[in-house]
Order: sequence, then C-alpha cells, then structure tokens
Amino acid sequence: MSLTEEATSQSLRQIGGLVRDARQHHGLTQAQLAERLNTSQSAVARIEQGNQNLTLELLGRLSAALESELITVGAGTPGPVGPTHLRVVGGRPLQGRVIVKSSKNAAVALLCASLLNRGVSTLRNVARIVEVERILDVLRSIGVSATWDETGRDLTIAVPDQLDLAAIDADAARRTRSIIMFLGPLLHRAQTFELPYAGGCDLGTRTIEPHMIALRPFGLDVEAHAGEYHATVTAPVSRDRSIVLTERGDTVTENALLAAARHDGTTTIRNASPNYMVQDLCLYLEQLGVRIDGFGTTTLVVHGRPVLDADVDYTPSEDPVEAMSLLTAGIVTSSEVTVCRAPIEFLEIELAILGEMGLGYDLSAEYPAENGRTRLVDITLHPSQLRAPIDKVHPMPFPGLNIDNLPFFAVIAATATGSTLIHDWVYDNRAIHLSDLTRLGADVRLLDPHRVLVEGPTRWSGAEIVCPPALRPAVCLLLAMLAAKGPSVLRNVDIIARGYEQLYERLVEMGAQIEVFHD
Ligand SMILES: CC(=O)N[C@H]1[C@@H](OP(=O)(O)OP(=O)(O)OC[C@H]2O[C@@H](n3ccc(=O)[nH]c3=O)[C@H](O)[C@@H]2O)O[C@H](CO)[C@@H](O)[C@@H]1O
Ligand SMILES: C=C(OP(=O)(O)O)C(=O)O
Repeated sequence: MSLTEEATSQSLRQIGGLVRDARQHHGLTQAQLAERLNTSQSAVARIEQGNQNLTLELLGRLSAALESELITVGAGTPGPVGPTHLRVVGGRPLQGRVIVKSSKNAAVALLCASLLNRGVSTLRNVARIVEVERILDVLRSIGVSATWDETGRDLTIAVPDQLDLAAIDADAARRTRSIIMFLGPLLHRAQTFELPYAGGCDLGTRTIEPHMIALRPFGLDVEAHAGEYHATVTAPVSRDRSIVLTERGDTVTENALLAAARHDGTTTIRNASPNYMVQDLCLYLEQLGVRIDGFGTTTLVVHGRPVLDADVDYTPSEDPVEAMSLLTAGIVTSSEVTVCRAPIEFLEIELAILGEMGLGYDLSAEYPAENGRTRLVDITLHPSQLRAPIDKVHPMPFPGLNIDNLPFFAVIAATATGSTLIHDWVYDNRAIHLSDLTRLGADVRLLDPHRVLVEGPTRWSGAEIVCPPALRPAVCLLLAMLAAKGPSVLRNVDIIARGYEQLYERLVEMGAQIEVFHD
C-alpha cells in the first residue's frame, strides 16, 4: 500500500467512526440510517468500517441524515466541523417558478395522529425537514415502524400493539414542541405515562396550560416536574361533552381532536382553530372513520370511535408559511417569479395587505391539493414600488394574518416607502430577532418586546450575522441578504432545516447566489 493509499484508508476509517458515533448518538440502527440515505444496511456497515469510498455527494447526504455536519473534506484531512453557514451575494433578481412544499405543521400533527391507527398510515409527499425527523426519531424509539419509500417522499407508519414508552428518545423529544401532541393519542393507550418537556424555537414562554384544560375532560391529569410531564388518566369520562378552548391555538385544537377521535361519544370543541394544519388533521381522521362536523370552522363536533383500524393514504397540503417565505424572496428582490401550489385560503389576508401596499400580482385559476379540499393557486409577482400600509400589521388566529407569516412583513416593510408598525402580540421573543435586520441597513426600531417600527425604503447592504435561535426570523435575514447588493454571511443556519426543505437549492435555481460552507 502506498503512503497516499494508507492515508486515504485511515481517513475512511476515521469518517466511519464518526458516522457510527453520530448514528448511535441519534439512537439509529444501521438499517434506519440506510433508510434515510436511501441505501442498503450493508453499505452503511461498509462506511462505518472504512471500507467504502465516499463521494462528496454521499458525505453531504450523511451529514443531512445525521442532522449535523460531521465531516468536512479540506486539504485531504477529514475532521469534525461545526455548524453550517451561508455566503450570499445579493442584489440579483430572481426568476422562474418555484413549487411550495407540504407543510411542517400538518406533517407533525399527522405523525402524532398516526399513533391512533391500528392499521397502516401512508403519508405522501411529507416535507423532508428536521422537525419531521425529530418526531420520527421519537416514534421509532417507542417501537413505531416508520419507513420512507424509495422516492424518499412517502412514509409508511405502523404502530405496534404495545409501545415502549420507557425507551423514548428524550433528546429528540425535547427539541420539538410538537411532542405535546402525543398526549391526545397516548391517553387512550396507557393509564400512566411520562413525556419529556416540549421544546422548540426560542420564541419566549409558550404555555401548555390550554392543552391541560382541553384534555382534562378526557380524564388526563398532568404534573410537570424534573423535566418530564407525568400523565395519569383517571377521571371518569362522560359520553358526550363540550370543550371550550381557552385559546384558539393550533396544536391545542389538534390535541383535543386526537383525544376525541377515540372517545366513544361526541365531543364538541368550541373556539377551535380552523387553521390549515387542523384541516389536514380533520381530513386524515375522517379517512380513519371519525366523523367531524364543522370542518374549517371554530366549532368542531367529533364523533369518536374507540377502535381506529384502517389502512389510509393521505397527502398533507402545501405550506402557507413556505409560500409566504418564497413570495417575500420575490418581493424584496423586485423579481418576476411564480410561486406555484400556494394554498390561497391561508394567504388571502397577507395578499390583501400586500395589494394595499402596491404589490402587483396575478393569480391562476384555483385547483385542488391532493387532499381534495385545500384550494391552490399559482401566484405571479410583478416588481412593484411598495408603500407602507396605513394600519399596523398584526396577526390573529385563523382566519387572520398567520402568526408565522408576520416576520416576513418586517422585511417587506423595509423595502416599502414609509413607516410600518408590526405588532407581534403572540410571541415574547420573536419581534426582538427582527432588529437584526438593522445590520443589513434596515431602519427597524424595537418599541417594546412586541412591536417594531420599520421605516423604509432601505438601501440594503451586506453584513455578517449569526442566525437567531428562531426559524422565521432566521429566514427573514436570509431573504434580506438576497436583497442586499454584495456579499453577506449568515452563520449557524442549521435552524432553517427545522422547517424548510432545500430552501437554498431552490432559491439558487431561481437565480440567487448562495453558497453553503463550514468553518
Ligand atoms: C406545530 C405547529 O402547528 N406550530 C404552530 C402552532 O403552535 P402552537 O399551537 O404550539 O402555538 P402556541 O400554543 O404556542 O400559541 C402561540 C402563542 O399564541 C398564544 N395564543 C394563541 C391562540 C390564542 O387564541 N391566543 C393566544 O394567546 C399562545 O398563548 C402562545 O403564546 O401555532 C402557532 C401559532 O399559530 C404557530 O406559530 C406554530 O407554527
Ligand atoms: C413557531 C413555529 O413552529 P413550532 O410550533 O414548530 O415552534 C414556526 O413554524 O414558526
């Protein structure tokens, strides 16, 4: 063996060791990692033993599958590296068409809902995002079989009769708030159980009290201590009941639906959220045989069935927040682009405000999403001179301006002439992150933790910024960098993968100049 061959083989063994450690850290078997990579278990075994030549492409897929950039190939020496960064050269118009992917928030609700089904749930066209992988890790850790098909888009989920809740992947669970939606399905399966605290983005305190109130009529009592929710299902439950949600929250409505689905009787949920992810969940539950009256309204009447056992096939709808992100990319770069498959019902208020601000756009005829209910359109943007809206921009539970779409209005307002007041009454810590836009030349003043005043138009300039620990504000910075002439660097962008699939690649396809790099 020559010296070069010796060095290569040593490098491959080192990489193999890193892959094995990372895989075990994630609690994955070789077969599970193989599934994520779309390869065979024997190929993973060869990689871990250092007996497999590695292309850059395979290294990239390994890093994505293991949720972290473990390996870099620089100057011939592999070694551990830190987070992912972006180098952006902005000021270039985008062009062409971009297709909106299916939603993160429906995907996580449907994954939790699959716990209700004794049959096999096939979920199609599921977003390949870290948030989905986290819930899948948790499901697999308790014994659920979840398999991607060979296209990597469709998931088959089969739940065993007995779940191994003691083996729950607490690390994955703590990194997502959606774990809270295990409560509704699990209260039918165990009299006592523990779940790790729900986590997620740093948006300030997010109460789970409405969930406790909504699930109490189903006999659920939860005590929180030592990093865990200790759940007991004891109280006797009546056949028919009416629940009034104290907040019209999305996941609390979903939790109430999940609990009601297997309750033998009728549950009326008042002040329910009719938002997009709730609608997807209702449609899936209907396929499981649960009748739900009031679809798309704030009063849902659920006719539960104690046993849900059906092989179902469901495709969640397109993500309105992704659509808003892509629209914002087009608006702030003054581009003529078409955002295809946008769920119009969940963007109407956003578009009405943008129309008032002077945005020119055309809508195609409506067509149905795969779920048969959600109305989609293609939105073509025309470069427009924007003016600030007369009234403040503020979110409301649906039907209102989507809370997750609000941050994008800060970037858009910065390109408009005049001052825009943005009022995020919802999250304590989200508006604060928008003040990072000043680093790119915007005039964004934080009036208090919930209100920012944006004065436009902005002469954007490039800068180097570290991503805030919040998904949407992080994407807002990236989009502002697309508007800023010259180079920018956005550091620690891994949080974006929590909710967006191939965002950079798709923006690059539209003409953006974005390069991924590591230290
Ligand atoms: C997985 C998922 O689906 N996540 C979405 C869901 O989270 P989720 O349903 O978990 O949202 P929260 O329950 O945290 O609600 C968001 C905030 O709004 C407040 N609140 C909500 C409703 C209401 O009527 N009154 C009220 O005050 C809550 O107290 C909280 O501070 O809804 C949020 C608000 O749309 C979105 O940002 C999240 O993307
Ligand atoms: C706040 C968000 O999501 P989550 O509820 O998953 O934290 C979001 O999608 O912006």
